[in-house]
Amino acid sequence: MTYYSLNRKAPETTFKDAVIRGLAPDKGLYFPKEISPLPKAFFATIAHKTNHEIAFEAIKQFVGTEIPEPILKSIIEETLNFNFPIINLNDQISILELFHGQTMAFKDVGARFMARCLGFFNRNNNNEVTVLVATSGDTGGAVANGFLGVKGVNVVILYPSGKVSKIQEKQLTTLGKNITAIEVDGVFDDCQDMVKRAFVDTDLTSTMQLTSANSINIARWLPQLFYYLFAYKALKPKYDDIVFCVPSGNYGNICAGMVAQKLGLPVEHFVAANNANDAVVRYMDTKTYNPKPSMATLSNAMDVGNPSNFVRIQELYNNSFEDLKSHLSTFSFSDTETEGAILELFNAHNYIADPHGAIGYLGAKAYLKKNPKAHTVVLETAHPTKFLDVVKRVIQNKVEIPVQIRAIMDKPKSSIKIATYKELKALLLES
Ligand SMILES: Cc1ncc(COP(=O)(O)O)c(C=O)c1O
Ligand SMILES: N[C@@H](CCOP(=O)(O)O)C(=O)O
Repeated sequence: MTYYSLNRKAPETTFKDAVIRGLAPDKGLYFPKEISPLPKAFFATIAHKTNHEIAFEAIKQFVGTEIPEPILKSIIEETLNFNFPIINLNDQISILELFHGQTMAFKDVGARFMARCLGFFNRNNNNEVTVLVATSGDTGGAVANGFLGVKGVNVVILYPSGKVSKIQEKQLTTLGKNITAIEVDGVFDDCQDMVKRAFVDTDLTSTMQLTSANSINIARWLPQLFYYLFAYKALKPKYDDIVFCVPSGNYGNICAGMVAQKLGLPVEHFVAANNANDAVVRYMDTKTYNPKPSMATLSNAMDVGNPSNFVRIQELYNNSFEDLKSHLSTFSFSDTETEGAILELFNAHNYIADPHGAIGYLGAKAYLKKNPKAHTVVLETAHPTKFLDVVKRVIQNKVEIPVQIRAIMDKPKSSIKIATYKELKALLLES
């Protein structure tokens, strides 16, 4: 598979090179040159396939021949070593739980897949790769866990100081070894901008191999399309055309769902549900893209002012506003509405949602007002205990803490505080 830069000022390249680079030399995101639909028989027989078979069939065209098929199969088996259950609330709404992995957020799939691809590409190479990641909460923990101990890879995670939950912070600051956490005096967008700046800083790129483990990187972004196929497999006998409601921040997850649709997955519509960080919602209303600095909310992992994957979404719909509008509805919700949704899900359905899933649920309800016959699938993107303080306060009830979270709660935090790009650069150069 060939990839091109969405800034169209860099040479086309291979899967391997795009994964190793992360961002194209012209600062553009890489995008697949072709997306070939899977055979109709794939979808007709999906109920008889395992998740590993589905994932392999779906991803292999994007990887091409650069990872031999038996190795790609084992990467998929190691990546997808947990379940993706669907909880049916009623005839209009199901919840797809994506939080049963190692760090209890949907990022585990992309992080584990990318770590293994990079490990394979680096197998005979003595040069070290530095993976830079910006996180608003969950990517950092998933990447730290996924890359822990991977040979020849150093991971540097930038997160906005005081703007991630206590448990998220523990997940990215307590592992040590090849993982370094950097606490930035700023918001998520400052972290993401520093990472993007580092990739085109020749003082750095001439002395070290840098890559990204954000959804900028195709190996982190594309495996997220598996979730949509798994939901279809589970619901197909009952509901053929699904509306996916995706709590969205950097828009990588929903964009991967749109790639699944290009592969032939029957999808009736996509709903992007946002918190107060609503750049795309405003764009869909006004046709003007006017990103603003991110604001802190209860659904902190979605506190993204300028979603990096929005350019990929536009490309998927040929940069046509009308085409995009016919596939995507967007809504934004306040913290008060988020709390109301957590409470409603608990009282009416005995379901404990995290603030991100609660926003997805509100998106589903908003869409159902327009189209009550639809069946919506809400992507529940993180386990509620990752946001223990909020969830306990709202439902006024005990929340059971899973073993993955208990294991890190008392570990000491280790991070380096910085405020500027200059400090980041100095740290990277001396490492
Ligand atoms: C729990 C949770 N929900 C939703 C999102 C938003 O996903 P995306 O950035 O792919 O839009 C994130 C972060 O990315 C997250 O961690
Ligand atoms: N919500 C994310 C922000 C980064 O998103 P990514 O998918 O581009 O890595 C987070 O939790 O860090």
